[in-house]
Amino acid sequence: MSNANVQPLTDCNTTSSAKKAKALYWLGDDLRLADNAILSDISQNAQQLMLVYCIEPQWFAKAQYQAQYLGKHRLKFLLESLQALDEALSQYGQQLHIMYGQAQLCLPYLINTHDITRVYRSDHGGADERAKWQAIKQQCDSNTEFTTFTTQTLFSSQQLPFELDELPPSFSQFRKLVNNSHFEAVKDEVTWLPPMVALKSQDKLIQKWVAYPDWLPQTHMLSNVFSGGELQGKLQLGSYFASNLAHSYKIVRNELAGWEHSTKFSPWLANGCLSARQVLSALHEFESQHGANESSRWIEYELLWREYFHWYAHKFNNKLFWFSGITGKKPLTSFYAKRLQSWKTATTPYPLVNALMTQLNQTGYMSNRGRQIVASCLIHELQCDWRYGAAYFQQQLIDYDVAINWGNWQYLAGVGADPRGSRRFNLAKQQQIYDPQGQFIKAWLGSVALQQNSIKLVSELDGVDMADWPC
Ligand SMILES: Cc1cc2nc3c(=O)[nH]c(=O)nc-3n(C[C@H](O)[C@H](O)[C@H](O)COP(=O)(O)OP(=O)(O)OC[C@H]3O[C@@H](n4cnc5c(N)ncnc54)[C@H](O)[C@@H]3O)c2cc1C
Repeated sequence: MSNANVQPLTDCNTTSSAKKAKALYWLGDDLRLADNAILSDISQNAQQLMLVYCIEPQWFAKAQYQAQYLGKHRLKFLLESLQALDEALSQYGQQLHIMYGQAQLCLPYLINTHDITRVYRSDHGGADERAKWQAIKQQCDSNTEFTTFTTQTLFSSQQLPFELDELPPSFSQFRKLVNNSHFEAVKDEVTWLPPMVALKSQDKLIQKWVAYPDWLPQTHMLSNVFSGGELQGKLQLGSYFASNLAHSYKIVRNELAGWEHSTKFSPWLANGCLSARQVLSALHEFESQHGANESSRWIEYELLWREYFHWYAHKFNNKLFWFSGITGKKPLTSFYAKRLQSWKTATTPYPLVNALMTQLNQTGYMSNRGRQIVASCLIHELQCDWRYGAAYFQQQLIDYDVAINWGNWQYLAGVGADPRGSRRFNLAKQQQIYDPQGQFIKAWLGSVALQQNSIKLVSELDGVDMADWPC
């Protein structure tokens, strides 16, 4: 894959009018100024601008599959990212308005009372996000233009070398097809943004930046190595490629612990503090200076997995959340409250799984291999419906991305894009390979737990009789 200087993205669902717009930009997973096609368009085609982000109360309520949409780690990273964007916008005389309410209720009010003529939004693969966009459109004046741009993926839908309906059923076919495709060059940060749309006195909801409303869970006590925001994302991007780590990525990427064993770009990518194109361009720059090898190429390979799952979500829409996934075959699993609870609370009979879940619960992050191990455990050892696991990840992961998360869970449950059917990991073998000395377990569960658990380990990993397991 290579990048090319092509025309601005054409993934816009409207034609732009000659008259400059009074614009509202509803932000989502695109919390950055650089490489942002929407801001580039706004700087050319709008005369006034209102930037809005909606924090929705139902994100904090218990939702489907016994999890809430947004847990404390995600919230911390999100608030940091929003605050960083607000600060960066102040240099342009702009402000990010945070609304606490449902987007489909707040935004039509703002659009209609402020005579907004054009509404911008990043094109999103999530079914809920798309439904909200439609609901907002329906409540607004028919003269208001609704414009979407691709900001999250490497390609726009028009740049894909096939129609979305023809997205290949497996990643390897997808990769072959896009291998020689060009992705658009990274856009510079805009140099100018239009002035703010003046607020009206009745805009109670948005009159001031409410940094921390009482009803939000307290997150400031959390210690977390990841800090949200575009600047922090750029720092991580810069520091990763300033080192030689990319040349050994493939060898160490499956390690369970260690900051340097993978890129750690995912939380910034998921919140849009970094774009996938920025990452790929930085990788290509690194390769042009220091040479490419199998490891550095593997980072591109993983970014293509990300790309694949994004278009997969676009294509399959609600099927992303179906028990039978995209295959129509129902797995032989069910809902077992106590098993699920033991998995979430890190009290299964499997010490490695418990250590990994403790890591997730305490930090909001887990390595890719760790995610595969705990997902396989929930599905194949505890025989639980995979959607409960996906929903718990949704709550916990600071890099939660609807397409990647649900796509990976489907894959492991055997109802997704895996031509080989489901993937069951032998937990004892995984522990032998990735934690032979028990150091990871010790780090997260303590040495006493390691000794106690390792006594249980041998017998229980050899064959837990699930009939004896409390349900
Ligand atoms: C069950 C399960 C759920 C997951 N949920 C998410 C999620 O919600 N959000 C998320 O970003 N990743 C998810 N992943 C993918 C992967 O685990 C993380 O992207 C990765 O661990 C993040 O760390 P990193 O940035 O250091 O990754 P690196 O190994 O450095 O990879 C670089 C980038 O490639 C992409 N990538 C890596 N692995 C995958 C993968 N398996 N599928 C798609 N893209 C990938 C990510 O954007 C990542 O940042 C999930 C994996 C599994 C098995």
